[in-house]
Amino acid sequence: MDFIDKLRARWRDADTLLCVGLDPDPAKFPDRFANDADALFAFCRDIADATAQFACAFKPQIAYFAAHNDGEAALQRLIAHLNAAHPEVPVILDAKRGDIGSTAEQYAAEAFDRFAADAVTLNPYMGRDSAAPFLARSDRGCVFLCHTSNPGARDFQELVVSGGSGGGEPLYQRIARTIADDWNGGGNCALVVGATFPEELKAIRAIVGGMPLLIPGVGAQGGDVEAVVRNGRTPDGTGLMINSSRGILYASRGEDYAEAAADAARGLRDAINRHR
Ligand SMILES: O=C(O)c1cc(=O)[nH]c(=O)n1[C@@H]1O[C@H](COP(=O)(O)O)[C@@H](O)[C@H]1O
Repeated sequence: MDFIDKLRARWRDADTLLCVGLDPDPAKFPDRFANDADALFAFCRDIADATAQFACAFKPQIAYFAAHNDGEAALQRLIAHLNAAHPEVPVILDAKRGDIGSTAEQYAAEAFDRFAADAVTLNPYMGRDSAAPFLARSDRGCVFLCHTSNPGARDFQELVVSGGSGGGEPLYQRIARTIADDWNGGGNCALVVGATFPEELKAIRAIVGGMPLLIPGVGAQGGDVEAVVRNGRTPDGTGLMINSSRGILYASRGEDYAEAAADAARGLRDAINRHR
């Protein structure tokens, strides 16, 4: 099943818009992992197994693995575990790739063949040819940065460029329009929109129709769940993958870390659903 179909089936069957972010930081791990050489894998596996029932997607962030010797091998084993144990939950590799076409071919092979992810996050800054190797894999998802969650998102993404109905529009809206109207011929695109920018989320939803949106920035970054759901949902009450990483992963450092993560995931799933 392709990424978008898998995501839609998961929204429907599990009644959840929650994306569980897997950003393992050994400095924050529960004490029991102190001397565990396989801690990156084991911690994420335990969290994923405890939270899968509440998840519409998992999102491992590659930097948290690649920063460590043997970390990429741990990531590869983790995604293999997710695909085997929770095949109904799509995996988005958060790698924010983007480069000239020949290099992008290698990045596409990395995400989809080596790591076997269902989707990957991409930076659209280098333009259509940099995205082409990913777009061509129509069974896999291309999740493009549109308006990010960080304060510096304003530096470039809100600059007004020529175009739009009023003769000018912010760059993030141009990105949304270009991807919806042009790059999404294979029907495999989605966008990243930060939870910390709910008004911009509303504008993006109006431009892209039913396209799925990945929404990081609730929890640790302070985004408001109600505003996100109100401004970002589609008419059928779906359309969103609302990510939380630290708020779920580090709910407890004690022996109850997996249960605490499950409670945090259930709580956020329920909070999201209250506003759908
Ligand atoms: O692409 C992303 O996932 C992403 C885009 C963005 O604009 N902001 C953002 O925080 N992220 C990622 O989303 C996760 C947010 O983590 P928490 O703030 O701990 O929930 C991290 O993995 C970030 O790298």
